[in-house]
Amino acid sequence: MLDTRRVAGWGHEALIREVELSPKPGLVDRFNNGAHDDMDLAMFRASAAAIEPWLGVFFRFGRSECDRPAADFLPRLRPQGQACERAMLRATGGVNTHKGSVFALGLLSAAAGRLAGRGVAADADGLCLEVAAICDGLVARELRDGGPAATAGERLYREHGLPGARGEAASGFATVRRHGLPAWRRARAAGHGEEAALHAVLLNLLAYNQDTNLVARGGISALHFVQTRARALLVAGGVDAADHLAEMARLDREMIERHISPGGSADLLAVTWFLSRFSLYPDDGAGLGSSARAGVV
Ligand SMILES: CC(C)(COP(=O)(O)OP(=O)(O)OC[C@H]1O[C@@H](n2cnc3c(N)ncnc32)[C@H](O[C@H]2O[C@H](COP(=O)(O)OP(=O)(O)OP(=O)(O)O)[C@@H](O)[C@H]2O)[C@@H]1O)[C@@H](O)C(=O)NCCC(=O)NCCS
Ligand SMILES: Nc1ncnc2[nH]cnc12
Repeated sequence: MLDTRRVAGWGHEALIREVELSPKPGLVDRFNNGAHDDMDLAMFRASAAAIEPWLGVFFRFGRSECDRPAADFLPRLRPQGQACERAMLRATGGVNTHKGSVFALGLLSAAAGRLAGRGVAADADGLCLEVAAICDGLVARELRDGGPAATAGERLYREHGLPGARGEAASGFATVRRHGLPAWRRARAAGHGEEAALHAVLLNLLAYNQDTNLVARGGISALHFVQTRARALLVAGGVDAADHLAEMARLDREMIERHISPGGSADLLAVTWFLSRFSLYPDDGAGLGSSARAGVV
């Protein structure tokens, strides 16, 4: 049965599997700290532990307000999301490890609660469409018509039209549904284990996600550099190429040299794994018992 413990546990596990996947170009992993001098693996583990209980709070809040119109829900959820951000910052000594993940997994946990409260089986698409309904109009309200840019994300929308985490959520995690989850399912159906499947997901996200973190540090050329390199690796066979891990390690070195980090793609990697738990597809290793496979309440 889908409940608070299961949703929060999957959210925490998603953050751990993301940070422990290695190598990850430009990102913190088990081998190095990527292009970061203020974050390491232990800090991400502490951050994930601080976030986990809040995912249960968001699920319960969504379930308790399951009949509130989606358009009215985000303003009531946001203060709790900001409290979770503060808990994350306390755990990291003020370093922003998972701001994007708090937003994405917070929305998905609350959406799971809303569907559970309505007695609706929660599959990946259903969750994503519920998040899209909750975030409807968010980009126009906060990025197009908002006041002066207070964050990198808001500035990059003005400069390049990149909607970042808000746009991804308002689209119902379209990048995850179009690129992340299909890559996961193809890799699992081909017999790859979870690690290789996550590498396939990451490569597809690097190739197609409009990651504002890359642009914030390296300008639009950094985004184009990463997308071009990732697409070339996909053409060369992706995780089926014999030298795939060596090529990922090479891209890692190149991104560290450029001091660029795809933090948004790391978040969507965690979101992809989280959503794979709600899959209706038995061959993708969702690891669920039949009764809970569709997230049946
Ligand atoms: C809605 C907000 C979260 C928007 O925040 P912001 O205005 O900052 O907008 P974005 O830049 O668009 O998003 C913030 C983070 O989201 C991740 N991200 C970036 N691009 C994408 C994308 N295309 N799709 C999905 N997610 C994306 C990214 O987060 C990750 O990277 C951060 C770590 O990397 P780092 O380079 O270290 O980042 P910095 O420390 O900022 O840079 P340096 O100084 O080190 O160089 C980490 O956050 C990762 O998660 C973006 O950073 C926010 O305004 C908001 O409302 N938050 C409140 C919570 C809430 O509303 N919750 C509701 C549900 S509970
Ligand atoms: N592993 C990671 N390294 C750097 N930034 C991140 N944001 C989310 N996960 C990350």
